[in-house]
This record gives sequence, C-alpha cells and structure tokens, in this order.
Amino acid sequence: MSLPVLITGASQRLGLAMAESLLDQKIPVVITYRTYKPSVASLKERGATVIQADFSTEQAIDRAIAEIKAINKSYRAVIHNASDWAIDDKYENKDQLMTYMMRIHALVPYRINLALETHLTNHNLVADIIHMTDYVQETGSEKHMAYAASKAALHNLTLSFAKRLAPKVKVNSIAPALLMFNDGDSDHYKEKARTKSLLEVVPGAQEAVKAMHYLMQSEYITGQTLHLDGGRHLK
Ligand SMILES: NC(=O)C1=CN([C@@H]2O[C@H](COP(=O)(O)OP(=O)(O)OC[C@H]3O[C@@H](n4cnc5c(N)ncnc54)[C@H](OP(=O)(O)O)[C@@H]3O)[C@@H](O)[C@H]2O)C=CC1
Ligand SMILES: Nc1nc2c(c(=O)[nH]1)N=C([C@H](O)[C@@H](O)CO)CN2
Repeated sequence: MSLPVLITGASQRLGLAMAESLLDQKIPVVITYRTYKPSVASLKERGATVIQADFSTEQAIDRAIAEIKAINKSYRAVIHNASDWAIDDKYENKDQLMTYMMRIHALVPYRINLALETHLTNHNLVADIIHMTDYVQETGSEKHMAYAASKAALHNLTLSFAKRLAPKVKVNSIAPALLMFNDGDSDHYKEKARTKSLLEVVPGAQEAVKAMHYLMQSEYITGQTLHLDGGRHLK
C-alpha cells in the first residue's frame, strides 16, 4: 500500500484537482476541507480520508494536526494549499487581517511540517513538502498586501525546511500567477488579467497538477520555486 499524500484545502479548484489526480494514480489521499461540498463526498467515495478544518483558530489547527498524525504513521507528501486571497480594503481591522493571513499561509504549514517530521522521514522513500505560494511572493501586491507578505513568509519556510529536512524530504514552492478565474470575475477583469502574462492564457488547475507530479518525481529539486506565470515576470 502506497503512503498517503496530505493536501490542505482540497474541496475545490487546484487542491481538488491535485487530490483527484493522485487518486487516479491509486495514491492514497488525506485532505482537509473547511466547507462541506459534493466534491468532498466524492473524494470520500473514492477512498480519500477527509478532515474538516477551519484554520482560523489555534484550537482548530491543534485538532487537525492530531487527526492527521493519527490517520497514518507515515506520509509520502504534504501539500499546503489552503488559502484565503484576502483584499486588504475589505478588512477594517488590519491587525486581524495580517494575523489571519500569517496564520493560514505560514503558521499552519510551519506547525504541520514540524508535527509530521517523523511521519515524513520514518520510511524509505524521499518525501515531499510542497508550499502553494504565489507569483506575488517576490513582487508584492498593492491590493492583497497582507496576503502577499504571508505567501513570501511561506516561501521563506520552503528554504528553511529544505535545509532542515534534507536529504529525506524535498521541500519546494509552486508559485502560480493566474491559473483559474473565480466565480463572478467580470469579462472586463478576465480580458485585462489574461494580458498580464506573455502567453496570455489562463491554463486551469491541471497546470498545478502537472507541477505537483513533476516535483514529486524529481530526485534533484529542493528549496526551489516552480513559477507557473506564463512569462508574467517579463512583461
Ligand atoms: N487559482 C489561482 O489562479 C492561484 C492560486 N494560487 C494559490 O494556489 C492555491 C490554490 O488556489 P485555489 O485553488 O484558487 O484556492 P481557493 O481560493 O479555491 O482556496 C483553496 C481552499 O482553501 C480553503 N480555505 C480558505 N480559507 C480557509 C481557512 N480559514 N481554513 C481552512 N481552509 C481554508 C478553502 O476551503 P473551503 O472551500 O472548503 O471553504 C478552499 O477550498 C492557494 O494557496 C492559492 O493561494 C496562487 C496564485 C494563483
Ligand atoms: N487562495 C487563492 N489565492 C489566489 C487566488 C485564488 O483564487 N485563491 N487567485 C489569485 C489570482 O489568480 C491572481 O494570481 C491573479 O493575478 C491569486 N491567489
């Protein structure tokens, strides 16, 4: 029996696509979700283990970690995908916003990685940790400042954990730019956003799925960032 892959925030979009792809390859999957949806039921029907977790509070993080540790004594990989793309101007209390962004994007991966160190190294496979960061980890974002800062913090954790866990665990960031639009995005927004990259395409979730498999199959990549940005950095 293969060792499971843990994916946080996998009830929709990129996380769901990654979970489905691993299940297609008969790789066991453990997911966390915040909001129950038909997609969670479908993953469960396909054999995934599902854990309800809203990472907004320390208690919820502690409970989720206890469940994750108890489910299996070893893990093949951990993919930190759960995320909230918060707009600064929509939050009155900036202390709360920055604390929330750092909690979900940096504290949760930090706590889970430390809690699973033994689970990731007590077997004879080289394990993977993948941090879903963002193109803005290096550029900042004028509308999503706290979000961008927390993604930069997450990328810095990639560097630290890569040094701490080598050679038993590879640790890398996947830094997407626009992979998928959101429900409600206007045609005007879509047209403008599409032209931000050189390739002017919005590839969809499979671009992240391919990056995940590439990193997990690599024998020589750690401490790196896979930039999925369509050449946006050159525009
Ligand atoms: N999509 C894109 O184009 C881009 C994505 N990325 C990054 O890639 C990753 C996946 O992106 P995408 O699929 O769009 O992400 P989503 O915006 O769909 O969020 C992923 C999941 O995070 C969960 N989540 C949100 N807040 C919390 C919370 N407080 N506690 C626990 N879970 C929470 C949601 O759970 P639920 O739905 O169950 O409530 C959601 O399913 C993210 O880390 C994102 O920042 C970066 C750049 C571009
Ligand atoms: N948690 C999320 N993070 C991000 C999302 C998203 O939908 N959920 N979307 C983006 C945008 O696609 C952005 O990259 C467009 O420039 C960024 N992060």
